[in-house]
This record gives sequence, structure tokens and C-alpha cells, in this order.
Amino acid sequence: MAASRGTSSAAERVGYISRIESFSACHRLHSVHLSDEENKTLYGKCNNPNGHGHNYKVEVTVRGKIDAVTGMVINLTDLKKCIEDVIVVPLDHKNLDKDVPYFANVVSTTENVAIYIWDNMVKALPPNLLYEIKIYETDKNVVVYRGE
Ligand SMILES: CC(=O)C(=O)[C@H]1CNc2nc(N)[nH]c(=O)c2N1
Ligand SMILES: O=P(O)(O)OP(=O)(O)OP(=O)(O)O
Ligand SMILES: [Zn+2]
Repeated sequence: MAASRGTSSAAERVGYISRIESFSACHRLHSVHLSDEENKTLYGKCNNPNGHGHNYKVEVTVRGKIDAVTGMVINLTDLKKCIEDVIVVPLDHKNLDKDVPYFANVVSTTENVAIYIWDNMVKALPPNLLYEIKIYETDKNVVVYRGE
């Protein structure tokens, strides 16, 4: 006897699928709205004028119906392409503050990097699929953004 899987039919099943990608970038935490002294006090070593780097790890999660025919929420090959276009090409081996126009006047915290990725990923994916952006700035610093 097949194990009970609830009352939904396969066509109504909802799944979450993620892909992880890494990119390396440097940045400096410095707000254009604060004085140099305020920036130094607030961001400490992360305000070093010469910047510093991270090997960021990004987990992109989409949520949607598991198609009854294809068995997929989204083709991971398509998600991979979106991640390449939205994350790797504009951010990998870049100086976030100098090479990415968005961060010219937006401080390049991981929270703001997550917002940047969300706003561009939501335009690249089919509608109503993007669920979450999770970014590891270091092994210990993690940000989650769900478009709120
Ligand atoms: C550590 C670092 O190298 C950082 O750049 C940290 C410093 N603190 C911090 N705090 C946040 N709320 N968000 C950050 O992205 C961040 N980066
Ligand atoms: O200061 P870093 O770049 O090592 O980043 P961190 O993870 O915030 O530092 P810590 O390892 O002291 O938490
Ligand atoms: Zn940093």
C-alpha cells in the first residue's frame, strides 16, 4: 500500500528548491550619510579605506507547484543561468562599491547585497517563484531575505 502523502494530488504539491553559488568580492562598509569619523566608529576595521574581501556563498530558494508532468518546480538548469546572470557576472571578482553602480550610495552590507540580488533575481525568474535569498558573508555571518 502506498504510504499516505496527505490529501493533495501531485498537481497541487508545492516544493522548495535551492541552488548554491559562491562569489568573491571586496568591499568597504562606509555610509555616504555619515561622516568619516562616524563611519570609522560604526564599522571599525570594515571601514578600512582599502577595503577587504569575502568569499560569499549565496543560496537561492524558489517555491512553487511541482509540475505533474515534468516533476519540477523549476528546471535547475534555468535557475543556474539566472544565478550566473544576476549574481556571478555582476558581483564575482568585483569591488562592490566601485564596480557595482547600485552600491555607489548604498552601503555594501550583506543585508543590502541580499536586497540587490532579490530585486534582480525576481525580474529574471518566472513570476511568484522566488522565496528566499540566503547569503553567508563568512562562516559565521549569515543573512536571510524574503522580499519583505
Ligand atoms: C565582518 C565583515 O567583514 C563585515 O563586512 C561585516 C561587519 N558587520 C556587518 N554587520 C551587518 N549587520 N551586516 C554586514 O554585512 C556586516 N558586515
Ligand atoms: O572579521 P571577519 O572578517 O573574520 O568576520 P567575522 O566572522 O565577523 O569575524 P569573527 O570571526 O570574529 O566573528
Ligand atoms: Zn566585509
